Formats: sequence, structure tokens, C-alpha cells
Amino acid sequence: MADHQPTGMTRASSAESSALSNIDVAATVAGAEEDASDRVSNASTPPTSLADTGEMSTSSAKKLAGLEPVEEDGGRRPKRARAGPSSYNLKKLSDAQLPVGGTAASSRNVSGLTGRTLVNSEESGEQRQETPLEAKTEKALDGEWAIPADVTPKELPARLQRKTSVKDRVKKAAGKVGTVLGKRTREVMEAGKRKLGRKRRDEHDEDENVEAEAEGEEEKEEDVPRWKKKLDMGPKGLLDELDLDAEPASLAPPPAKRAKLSGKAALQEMSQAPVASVPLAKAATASKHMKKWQKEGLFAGQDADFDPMQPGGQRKLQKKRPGSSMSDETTPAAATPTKRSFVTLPMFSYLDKTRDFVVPFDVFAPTFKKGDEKPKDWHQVNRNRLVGEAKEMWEKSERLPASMCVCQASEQGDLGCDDHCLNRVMQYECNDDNCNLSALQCGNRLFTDLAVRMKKGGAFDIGVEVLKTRDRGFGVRSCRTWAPGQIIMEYTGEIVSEGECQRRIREDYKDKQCYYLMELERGLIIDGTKGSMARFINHSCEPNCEVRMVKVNGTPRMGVFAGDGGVATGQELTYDYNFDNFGEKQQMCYCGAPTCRGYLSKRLNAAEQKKMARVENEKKRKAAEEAQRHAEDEDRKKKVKTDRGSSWRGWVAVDDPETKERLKREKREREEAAKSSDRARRLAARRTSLPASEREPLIKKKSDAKRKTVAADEEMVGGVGQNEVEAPIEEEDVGEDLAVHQSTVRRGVKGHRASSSVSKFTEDLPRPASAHSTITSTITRKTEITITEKAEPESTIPRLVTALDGARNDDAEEEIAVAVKKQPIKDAMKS
Ligand SMILES: C[S@@+](CC[C@H](N)C(=O)[O-])C[C@H]1O[C@@H](n2cnc3c(N)ncnc32)[C@H](O)[C@@H]1O
Repeated sequence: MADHQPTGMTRASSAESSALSNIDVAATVAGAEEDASDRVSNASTPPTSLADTGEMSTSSAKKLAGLEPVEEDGGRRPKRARAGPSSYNLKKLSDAQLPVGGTAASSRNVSGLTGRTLVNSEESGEQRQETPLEAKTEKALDGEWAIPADVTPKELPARLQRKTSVKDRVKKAAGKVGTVLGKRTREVMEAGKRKLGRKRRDEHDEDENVEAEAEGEEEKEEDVPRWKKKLDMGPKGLLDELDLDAEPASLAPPPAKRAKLSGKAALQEMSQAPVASVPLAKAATASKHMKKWQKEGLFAGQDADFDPMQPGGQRKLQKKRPGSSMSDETTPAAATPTKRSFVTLPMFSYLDKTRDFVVPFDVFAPTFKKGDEKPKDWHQVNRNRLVGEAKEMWEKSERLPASMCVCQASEQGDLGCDDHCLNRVMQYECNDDNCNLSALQCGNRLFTDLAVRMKKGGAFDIGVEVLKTRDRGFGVRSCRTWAPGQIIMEYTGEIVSEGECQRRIREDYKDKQCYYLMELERGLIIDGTKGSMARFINHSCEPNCEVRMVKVNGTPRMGVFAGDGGVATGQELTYDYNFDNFGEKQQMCYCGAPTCRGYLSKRLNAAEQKKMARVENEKKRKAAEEAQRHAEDEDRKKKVKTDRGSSWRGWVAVDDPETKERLKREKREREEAAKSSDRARRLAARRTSLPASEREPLIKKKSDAKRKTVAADEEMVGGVGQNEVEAPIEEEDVGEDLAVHQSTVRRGVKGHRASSSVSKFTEDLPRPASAHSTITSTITRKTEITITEKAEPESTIPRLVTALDGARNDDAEEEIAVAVKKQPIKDAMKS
């Protein structure tokens, strides 16, 4: 674009080059737009809203801008111009009168009239009288704004260039969201108009503003009329979002709380792995209703080019000191801003460039939530303590001479002392005595890094938290990312001897479900019962961490390091326990890994694994065979069932010990019943062969009240008929065989009580289907039978039965019953 634009062109470009200008144009009703173009062509009335600002403002502004020739009507605005929207805007004004040594866009001053504008006017050689207002304005403007004409836009101070970029960005953004923005802006405009009220008042306000501007004062927020604030902000703060009114850094008033970062700085900050000592950043604005923002969290610990899925990337990271606080902040590698590789939210890049954008605090907060269960009986101790004889053992132990590594500093800026470092191989941490590299160059000072992080003590420095798992007790979750090989924490506790450890298992921890014992060195064990958070790390057969011993200044220490794949935010930390089982019973493993060994057991070497695989295969083969057999059995059973018809109830699973036992019992009972029945039959047969006189009464009634019942029962018994009465009770049978006897007798009685040497017995028996069923149904009831003497001759009962039988016939049933009632049974028997 040329340095100077024709009037119409300037306005057009101004409208294009600013989102706000676009908005204004869009907000203007179609008719107004037509009018505007008319006005441009006539050059009598400027096509911007400036034209609507009334006499004073129009004249002064136009003159200032050098855009307006002589007004034909003496400064009075044409009527139709008045009908346009009252969207006077300082930015538009400033855009309208640009450019010096660059495009309108590149030199727009968002604060309104610029010193540059005035200088340009002069430089352009316009011969006109400087008005008092112009003079006043020029005087008030900062000298900094007077830019020599030969300065190209590229040479402009950064803050001025920034304006250009804001404009460009806004233009771009406005173009993208054109329709939405246009619609919203129209709404904003309408809202503004409604608020404005009467036009005259508007004009008055606008004039005031122009004057205030001309005073050369920067537009302070409090000075801006309320209507303008509303107009600019919109009801939803739309324009504020776009930050169009941003002042150049040097001119803007100091921020309320925190200086805004430039887009580049913000990008740089975000792209670097924050080490994180500030869990909660201060609110971005002074308003207490504003959301609080967390400075880090989601990407904490994540280097910009960290991608665990890329093996190449991992190696690269491993070469640097991975994610350590020192590497983040001080190493040359970390100081270089790197490109972010993670996927960002769609609007992120835009916000990132224009705002101090931070991750909302509640995206991932490493804190206990209300109601989360906390571990009990945990005495946290973050450093090792030698206990008992371990102390002496430690003092007596042989100290190896300090090794010296020969690593060289990397020319590419990567960290030295990598996997080939002699100290590293010997599990020694480098220090100034055993390493030639400086702390910043050496990659084998992980415990030193850890100490720095722990000293900071922020939530993201610690970076892990204890949480309850579903099925494995408590576990440890990561609240940030950890690069491969990075130290996460130290496993600390009481260092005890092996003997003491055994004693504790036997005595102190005999009722405990979990042990927190970890072998440190031969003969020395760390008991993490009183120890660090690392004691809560669970086992996995496919872990994401490893636990290693490192000698730090000669002292063995146990560290938890991120595995080869790194650890992502929110993952549970796990390592392979390689469990030495203290008890007989093996613990089931619930790690859920595809290659889970099934138990918390020792890791096997190759030969053991082979053997194990063989055993497993054998097991599988057997299981398959068994399944096959089972399927065949099922088929067979099905076939048999169908062959036998529908009444067949199926086989009994004799494999079941309970069923087996039941079947045996039932069989035994059946046999015994049959035996008793045979015997009863035999005896009955013998009894019936005896004469009645030889039969002695066996049963006597206890009381009169019972007599009837007994008699009735006896009668019923008799009624059953000789053939069915098969239950003489033998002397030895009394009591022990009573159940069998009763069941075979089928008396149709409800119950009997046998006293004397006989046990009590009550049973429901089915009524006999005999010819006397009508009678028996009337007399069936609970009966007490007393067997008078144990040593009753075996023939007594059959005799009694016989007696009744003898008296029995269909016609005499009632009489017999009555007769029995009236006399003692003994007599009845005799008679
Ligand atoms: C050192 S503790 C780990 C912390 C433990 N979860 C707690 O709540 O204190 C080891 C015990 O955790 C349980 N555990 C750890 N990893 C497990 C896994 N993968 N499957 C089942 N249990 C596990 C076992 O009971 C084991 O004895």
C-alpha cells in the first residue's frame, strides 16, 4: 500500500485492516452503507461513522486527518448522514489517517490520534493552518511517537510493529468468523444504540470524546464514556476478547496483577516443560469473580518434543537430563524454545499468541478430592534411618574406592554421562569428585535433581499422589509426565538387617496383609512401613517404572525411575516386584497386563521361563482334553435322556461327594427298611400262628382321656387288615428300629410316643388305601402308646393286634371302639 492513500481508499483500507472497522461496517444498515459510498464519491461526507459525529467532531477530526476538503454546508451534517449508526470509534479515526512509511495496518495506533499522523500531515507538505486544537494535541503527544519519515515499518520499535500484527491477526480472525462476528457485532451495535438514547446526546458525547482525544491524553478506561465502554465491550465482552484496545506496552497502564506476556513469550513459556513450583497461579485479573488459573498441570513435566510414542524422541530426551528441574530451567538444551508437539485445542494457538493463556486449574488437579480415602497407619519418613544391627553392619561394610568416569561433554548440548558412563554402570551417582563434567553437563546426577525438586516441594515438584485403587489397596498416581529414566521419588524407610526383617515378619507384621520390605543391598533391607510414598507403588507384570539402587556419595539409596516409555499424567506408577514370597501362599496378581504372570511372583530367567511355558502348555493340553471329554459326556447324557423318554430325570453327578454321601445313605436306609420289613414279615407270620390266649397285652393306656384314641387307633390298626399289619416290634427293635417299624406298619396314625426305653417318635404316614378307609379317616389322630415294659415278650404286640383283629368286623366297629373306651385295655384284650 502506498504511503498515502486517497481519502476513500484510506477509509476502505481502514475498514479492512481492523476487525473493529469491519464490525462497524457490518453493523451499518445496508442503506447506511449505500449512503456511505455516496458520500465517498461526493467527497462531501466521509463514509465512516465519523461523519455522524456532528459539527464539531466532524470538522475537527476531518481537519486533523487531512481528509476533508472544505465543507460546503458550513460544517452542518447532511440529514441522511445523521441517520447512520452512532458508531464513532477512535480506532477508525486513527486508521483513517495513517500512514507513514508503511501500510495503514502497520502503523495504526489503537489509541486514536497519533503523533505520527500529525507528523505525516506536516511531512506531506499540506499547506494549511494548524488549528489550536491540533497544536494542543501535538504538544500533548509523546515524543516517541514522532517517527521519522524514512523509517521503514520493519525498523519501527517492536511495540509499534505489534500493533500491526494485532491488526493483521484481528483481520484474519474476523475474516474467519465473519458471519458470526458480524451478527454478533450487529447485536452489539444495536444494544449500544439502544443504550445511547437520543442522538443529540450521542453527538454531544462524541464531541466530548474527540476533544478529550485532542487533549492528547491516552484514553483511560475510566474516562471513556459508559456508552462507549458498552459499545466496545459488547454485552458479552466480545471485543474485549479480541483485545483490540490493547495499548502498546509502553503506553498501557501497568496491569492490575500480572504483566501480560507477549504472544511469543507465552508460547515459549508454554512450550517449555514447567518444573512447577507454583501450583496455583494468581488470577489473571483483579476481579475476584474471575476464574483462577493453574499455571501448569496437564503438561507439567512434559518437554515440548516429548512423545513417548516416538522411540527416536525418547532417545533424544534421554540424552538430556530428562525433565529435571535443572534441565528445565538451566540447561542450554532446555533454554532453547522448542516446538510443541502435542495437539492443541482449536482456539489454543490464537489465544496462545495473544494472551497469557494457562491451563484451567480444574483440568487436572493433583489433590485429594473430598471423600477420597486416605491411608491409615502410614508414618511418612522421607529419609533412610539405620536401625539396630544394620547400623553396625553399615559401619563395618567395605567402602569401595571412588571411581572416576571419563565422560566428555557433548558438543550438541546433550547431557553427558549417559549409559556408557562408568559411574552409571557401577550404580554410582556422579558428583564433583568422580565426574569431569559440570552439574549442568552431567546426566548422572539424578538424586541431586530429586533433592532440588523436593526442596521446592510444590505439588508438581513432588508430582505423585496416593490414591485408593479398586482391587489392590492404595496405589500411587502420577500428576505430571515423567520422561524415560527420570527419577520420580526415593524409596525410603528404616534400614534393617535380614535377621531383624525376619523377626518383624514373624512378630510385628504377622497379622498384616502387606509388607513394605525392599532389599537394598546384601543383608540390608528397607522397611517402608515408616517410609516414603513409594511404599504404596503396586506391582505390575508390565510396569511403567523401575526401582534401582544407586550409590550417592557412597551411600546406597533406592530410587523409583520412569521406565523406557515414560509416564503420562494420571497413570498409576507400577514396578515389577519380582516378589520373593515369604509365605507358602502366593498372592494373586490383579495388574491386568496382557502378559500377567498371575501371581505376585519372582521374575523368571530364560530357562525357568521355558520350563514354565512347558508346564503351562501341559496344563492347557490337559484342560482341553478334559473339556473335550466333558463335551462328549454331555452329548451322551443328552442322547440317553432322549432315549429314555420324558420321565427320565437324568444322571446324578456322582463326582460330587455330597451327592455320593446322600446316595449311600439312602441306599443304606432302603436296605435296612427292606431288612426290617422282611424280619417283620417273618415275625408277623410267626405271631399269627400263635393262639390268641398266648398273646399278652403290651399296651396300656395312661389315662381315660387317651383311651378312646388308643382304642380308635387300635381299631384302625385292626382295620388295616391282617395282611397289612406287619409291624411286630421285637424286643431288640424297640427304640432303635422304631422308625423303620413305623414306616412299615402303615398304621395311619399321626404319631406315637413310646416311653420307657423307647425314644420319642412322631411321623406322618400315608393312610392305607383299604376297604375301611372311611372308618380310619374318622379316627386318625395323634395317639400315645405306652409300651409298659421293656422286657415285654416279643409276642405282645402281635397278640394285641390279633386280639383286635379277632374282634373286628364291619358291623361291630363302633361297639368295639366304645367297649374299649369303657374298660382298661388290658381287660379288653383279655376279653
Ligand atoms: C508394597 S504394598 C503396595 C501398597 C498396597 N497396595 C497398600 O495399599 O498398602 C504390596 C501389596 O499390595 C498388593 N498388591 C500390589 N500389587 C498388586 C497386584 N498387582 N495385584 C494384587 N495385589 C497387589 C498386595 O497385597 C501386596 O502385598
